[in-house]
Amino acid sequence: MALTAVIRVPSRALLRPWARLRDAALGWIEPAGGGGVEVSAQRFASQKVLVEPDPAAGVAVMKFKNPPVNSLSLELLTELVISLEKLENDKTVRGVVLTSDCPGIFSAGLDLTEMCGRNPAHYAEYWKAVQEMWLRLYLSNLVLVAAINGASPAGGCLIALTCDYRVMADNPKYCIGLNETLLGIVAPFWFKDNLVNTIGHRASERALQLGLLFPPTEALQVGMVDKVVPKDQVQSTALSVLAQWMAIPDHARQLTKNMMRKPTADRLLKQRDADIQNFVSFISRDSIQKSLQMYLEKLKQKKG
Ligand SMILES: CC/C=C\CCC/C=C/C(=O)SCCNC(=O)CCNC(=O)[C@H](O)C(C)(C)COP(=O)(O)OP(=O)(O)OC[C@H]1O[C@@H](n2cnc3c(N)ncnc32)[C@H](O)[C@@H]1OP(=O)(O)O
Repeated sequence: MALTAVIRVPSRALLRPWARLRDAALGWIEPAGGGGVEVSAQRFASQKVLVEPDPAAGVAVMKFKNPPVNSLSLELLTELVISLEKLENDKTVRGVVLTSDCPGIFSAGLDLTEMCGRNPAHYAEYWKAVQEMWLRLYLSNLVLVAAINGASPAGGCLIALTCDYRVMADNPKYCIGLNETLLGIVAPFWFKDNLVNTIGHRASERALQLGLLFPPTEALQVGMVDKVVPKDQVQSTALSVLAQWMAIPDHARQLTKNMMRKPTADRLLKQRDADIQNFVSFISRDSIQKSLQMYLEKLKQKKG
């Protein structure tokens, strides 16, 4: 991967490259001149997120690669944020297509194993990473187009909802939606806000309460996706849409996007710590842990 972003990082953290890269990606870096050292991010090859830049076109394709189902593990979330930050800082890139490298699955959503049987400190770290992923994507200056080439429940749907435009493959087996209630959990207010901003209040209320997973044609009808095309045209269509959006002057489009989205993002930014505490206490409840365990068991039994 030809990404060569240079990140200034505190030298103490060189002892822990993984934590250092995460800190840099999440913005926990010393200011320039603060005694850090410059390290090429290229040294740390990404494994869960593949980035294919096309500098001539000013675009990149970002592919999630966390088989079998692209669950959003802490590792994937961290790599996603790092990759996005590198692209934001790359002057040759103005737009990104987000898609999956796993056949038939865009993303299975948050990684249930990160939310089951762990300790509160882990839940807090994980939730902070989920928040960070959403904030970075939702407020990105880049044009983001989701090429939804597979199932996209819950957190997978959330990623698609952060994009400026969504193209979905026409396979009726691929469903998209915020199905949290089916797991006995509740979509956080910022998931809900992102959905309401996309499909409106009434449709969101119904979709969220019932945990609806929409097949492509229904997702199109309700406005959850913008275009449905045959599977082999998803990426090319997403790239064409990207080109249309990139015909608009960046500064005007970016200011407009920010004007539309900042109030929603600010709601979370103002209460990030409280939101983490809320998640940790909710997910730590015995009843919620039991529900999640049962759901995971059901997924496993489905095979046998
Ligand atoms: C206060 C706020 C509190 C809480 C807010 C929390 C918000 C939560 C958001 C979420 O995103 S929760 C996750 C919701 N995701 C789902 O419900 C999807 C579950 N998965 C599926 O429906 C299917 O796996 C599928 C994505 C449709 C793919 O089906 P397929 O038949 O292709 O695969 P299979 O089901 O056999 O799964 C393979 C393998 O992967 C494991 N798996 C699946 N999903 C997840 C996941 N989200 N996290 C972790 N692991 C997952 C599954 O158990 C299988 O494992 P195995 O090979 O060991 O059996």
